[in-house]
Amino acid sequence: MLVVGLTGGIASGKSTVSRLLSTKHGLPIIDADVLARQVVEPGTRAHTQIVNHFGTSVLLQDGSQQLDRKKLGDIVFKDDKSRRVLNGIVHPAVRWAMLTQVMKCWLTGESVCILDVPLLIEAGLFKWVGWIVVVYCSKELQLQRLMQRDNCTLTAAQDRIASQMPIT
Ligand SMILES: CC(C)(COP(=O)(O)OP(=O)(O)OC[C@H]1O[C@@H](n2cnc3c(N)ncnc32)[C@H](O)[C@@H]1O)[C@@H](O)C(=O)NCCC(=O)NCCS
Ligand SMILES: Nc1ncnc2c1ncn2[C@@H]1O[C@H](COP(=O)(O)OP(=O)(O)OP(=O)(O)O)[C@@H](O)[C@H]1O
Repeated sequence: MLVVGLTGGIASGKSTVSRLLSTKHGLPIIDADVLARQVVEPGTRAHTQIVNHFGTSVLLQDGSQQLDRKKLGDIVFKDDKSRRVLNGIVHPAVRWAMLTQVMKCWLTGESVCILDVPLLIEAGLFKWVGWIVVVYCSKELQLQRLMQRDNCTLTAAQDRIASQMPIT
């Protein structure tokens, strides 16, 4: 089975490309952002570790125990040290979940599977894949897409972009 890593900067268009690969070509997509949400659901080990480190103020105040992603994002995209701590908690759990999904594709006889991973290079997951496809757009377009999609300020968008490896 050929494992293809699909990567690129935030809001450059990865999910749009993977949607096309899924709907037009029927390829199985393993989406790291989706897995990264599942592994921090209340009751998981990663959820407990996040609350132990960042405190209960990063939980929604509605009693659901779900993470307040906006609040956690505001902390970690401004501060490298906090982001490294969060990555150290979430990434190992995502890797296991991803491995399970890859095994499922293999067991069901797929010939290709796509790993949609924003941090494919930073997190070392490029070692798992046979091919790497990079989705790229200009810096100006990336900023514009990010602010529009996430309805965020220029500073917040710049912080997120700066937290990732530069594309060139
Ligand atoms: C900080 C969190 C709670 C913010 O959640 P939010 O819903 O606002 O963003 P979401 O998870 O949808 O991510 C949107 C995009 O942000 C970028 N991004 C997310 N986490 C990171 C990170 N640790 N470093 C750099 N970029 C990141 C990616 O391009 C991603 O596609 C969340 O991003 C998170 O838990 N990040 C750590 C896990 C991670 O690295 N996820 C990326 C894929 S493994
Ligand atoms: N070719 C395109 N033309 C116009 N808009 C696009 C194009 N590709 C993506 N977009 C828009 O840009 C925004 C970001 O795209 P998308 O969500 O696919 O990025 P991403 O790389 O998956 O981001 P993330 O790293 O956050 O997961 C979306 O609102 C999407 O609709």
